[in-house]
Amino acid sequence: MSEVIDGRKMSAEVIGKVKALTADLAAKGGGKPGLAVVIVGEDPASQVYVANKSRTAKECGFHSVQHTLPADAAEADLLKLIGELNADPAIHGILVQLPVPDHIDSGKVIQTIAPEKDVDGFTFVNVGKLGTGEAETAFVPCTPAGSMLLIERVRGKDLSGLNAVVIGRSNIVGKPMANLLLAANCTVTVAHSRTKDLAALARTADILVAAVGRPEMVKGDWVKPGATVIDVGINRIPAPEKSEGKTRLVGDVAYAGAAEVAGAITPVPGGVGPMTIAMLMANTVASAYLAAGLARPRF
Ligand SMILES: Nc1nc2c(c(=O)[nH]1)N[C@@H](CN(C=O)c1ccc(C(=O)N[C@@H](CCC(=O)O)C(=O)O)cc1)CN2
Ligand SMILES: [Mg+2]
Repeated sequence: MSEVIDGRKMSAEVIGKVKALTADLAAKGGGKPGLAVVIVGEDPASQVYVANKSRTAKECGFHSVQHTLPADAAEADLLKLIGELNADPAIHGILVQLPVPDHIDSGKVIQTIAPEKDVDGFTFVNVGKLGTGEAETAFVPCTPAGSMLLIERVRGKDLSGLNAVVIGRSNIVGKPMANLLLAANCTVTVAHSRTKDLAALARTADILVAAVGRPEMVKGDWVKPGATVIDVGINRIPAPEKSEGKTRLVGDVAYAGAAEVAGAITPVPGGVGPMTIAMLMANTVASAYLAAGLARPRF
């Protein structure tokens, strides 16, 4: 059986380091890191994530503010709020929880965030830095950044020459994940819904990242023996075995079968998910260090 990669433990370690850095920053006269979390509407999953982010920010010793806009808020009001947060010196990180309601242009909203406060790493400046080998000076999106820490924990920092297959090409996970693995000198293939013979391709992967949003799509016989499997999927599926109407959380990987073959694998829940919030805190404290003219802390 494979090693279970404990994302809760690793995220607690990252958060511990963020707390220490926050205390150090105050001692150096740099004040508190400030994080503004913006949510539009009442999507229940988004409400949970946003509450977790605000709570974790407070636990880290940050100045933490949450802005909740109604589902029918005008796009112009959201853009105005972002403009105010961009100009607020007490705020070092701004994030707009995704998805936003359909009448709002998420691309326009994201590109309104000042790149130096874009702790989600979604603005053109940060995406461009990552894509041109400048990841060191970029804010890297939290889920792929956290996935890289988990991969390094298992395989060490030298990933040079390993075959990596990323299933999924989203802007939030698949593409930045591929760029990070490329920057680490992996041979990277990005697969997606049009990829032919995905199972055979997946079997070439020393590092297999599943980020497609399709419950349990990656089967045990898609996994190369000894591979590191990173499951980014969070899918809620019916669980009639529990009782009528109940649901359970599964990843994009059929866990039991994959765990028999993999060298190491992330569970769902408790794998990549908790790292997303930890890396948001890491990016925010880094932003506050940069704003204070101090060297950027590394994770
Ligand atoms: N602005 C952003 N929006 C969204 C992002 C993001 O990084 N920035 N990512 C996702 C949602 N997300 C954070 O926002 C997120 C998803 C999941 C988890 C997590 O801890 N998952 C748990 C299980 C949670 C559950 O029980 O439902 C786990 O995997 O253990 C954290 C953050 C989309 N939007
Ligand atoms: Mg997407």
